[in-house]
Amino acid sequence: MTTVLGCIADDFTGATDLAGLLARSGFGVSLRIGVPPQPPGDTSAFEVIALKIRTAPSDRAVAEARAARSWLEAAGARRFFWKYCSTFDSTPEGNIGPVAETLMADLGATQTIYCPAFPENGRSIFMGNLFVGRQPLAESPMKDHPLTPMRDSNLMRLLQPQVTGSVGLVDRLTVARGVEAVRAALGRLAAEGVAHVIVDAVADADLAVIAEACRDMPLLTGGSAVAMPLPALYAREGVLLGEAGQPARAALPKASLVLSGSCSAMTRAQVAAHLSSGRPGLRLDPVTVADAGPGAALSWLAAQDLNRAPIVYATAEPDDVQAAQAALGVARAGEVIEATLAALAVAARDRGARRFVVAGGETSGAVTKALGVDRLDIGREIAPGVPWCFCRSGGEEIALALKSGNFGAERFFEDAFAKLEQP
Ligand SMILES: Nc1ncnc2c1ncn2[C@@H]1O[C@H](COP(=O)(O)OP(=O)(O)O)[C@@H](O)[C@H]1O
Ligand SMILES: O=C(O)[C@@H](O)C(=O)COP(=O)(O)O
Repeated sequence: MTTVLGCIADDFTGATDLAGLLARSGFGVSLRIGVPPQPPGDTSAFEVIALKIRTAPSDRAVAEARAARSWLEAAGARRFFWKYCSTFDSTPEGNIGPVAETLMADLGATQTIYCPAFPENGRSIFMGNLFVGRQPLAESPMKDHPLTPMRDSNLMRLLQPQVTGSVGLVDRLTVARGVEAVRAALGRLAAEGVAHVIVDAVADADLAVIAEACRDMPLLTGGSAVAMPLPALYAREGVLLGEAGQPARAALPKASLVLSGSCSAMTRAQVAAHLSSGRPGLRLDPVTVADAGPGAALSWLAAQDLNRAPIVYATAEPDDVQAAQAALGVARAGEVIEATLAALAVAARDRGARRFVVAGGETSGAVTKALGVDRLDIGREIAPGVPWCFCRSGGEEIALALKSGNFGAERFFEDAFAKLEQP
């Protein structure tokens, strides 16, 4: 099928989040891990390419996003979506702005919107300021993120240094007045030469207005939620035909593994809940692993009953993260953990594990790459923005849930396995 919307996600959990929300429509969604080396063949109406560029140097991020855009264009896409985190995670250099600006230039777009709001998960934007629940972004636990600490809540201030064009705002008062008011405000900003427009949204109804007002832009950017209304809008236009629905799947063996490299407040609570429900667990210390390698963790795993869904985690409190980073450097601390969790995933698969839950976007990227996964089919949602995904790894069918650090309720890991058991 010709691809109607080509999506590029800056990390793997972000990609499954977006794919899951688009799949709520019932239309076909495919998720590719990285830009496929072969030209498009069997494609879906919605194609999502998962990259791992959130913290990459800008020139690499831009090059990968461009390659993804070319592949999606070859699949037939004429409209594109650039998906980044609902907490606008980026380094001071980017990559949200540089990628958006490059895609705009390539597509001949003179204006795009930036809307990371995700009301179901408590992300809202008011007067250009991003909130996580009731807290401004910079006062939320995101201020302590190991790789992208967010210390400003104002999206205009965060975006302006990342782009060469000027940044403007369509505020909530305008969005509340509806589709035509948003279009008129965007038109006024365009006449003033404003290319990059933050758009406020505090509820799903706002996102419906924004999606409708902006659906003809060659490029939209945001979190997953602003893309959610698009399938229904395209169907109404007649550019999207047929229905997909989820294929029935044979039950997979129960052998499971939970891997957590996220240090977010929500993941910390989820790891604690999994351990307190009696699951076997191993904590990884970055400094020890950097010195001694993954051998001890691999031996521990080899002794576990995988039917009990053991967990291996590096998840730690902010002070412990800072201590590890002081000893090893930020990048190396992250890399040793990602490499160890990835090696454990492969070892578990080779011992028969077929169900994996991975917490953390960077962590999910490392694990998925090590498992050699290139395409994921989207299954049931466990929590808003976290679907089960099905794919092949080492010749076997496996189920993967890639959980954004911040998503899911406290019992997420139990919820995930229970969801696979539902008829
Ligand atoms: N104890 C720790 N000390 C330092 N870095 C850590 C620790 N545990 C995990 N990390 C690293 O922190 C990063 C967390 O990012 P990510 O996996 O994207 O999680 P999130 O989804 O919460 O952003 C990863 O690179 C991970 O390897
Ligand atoms: O938009 C979101 O919040 C998520 O889809 C996302 O991007 C998750 O990133 P991580 O928190 O790094 O998992």
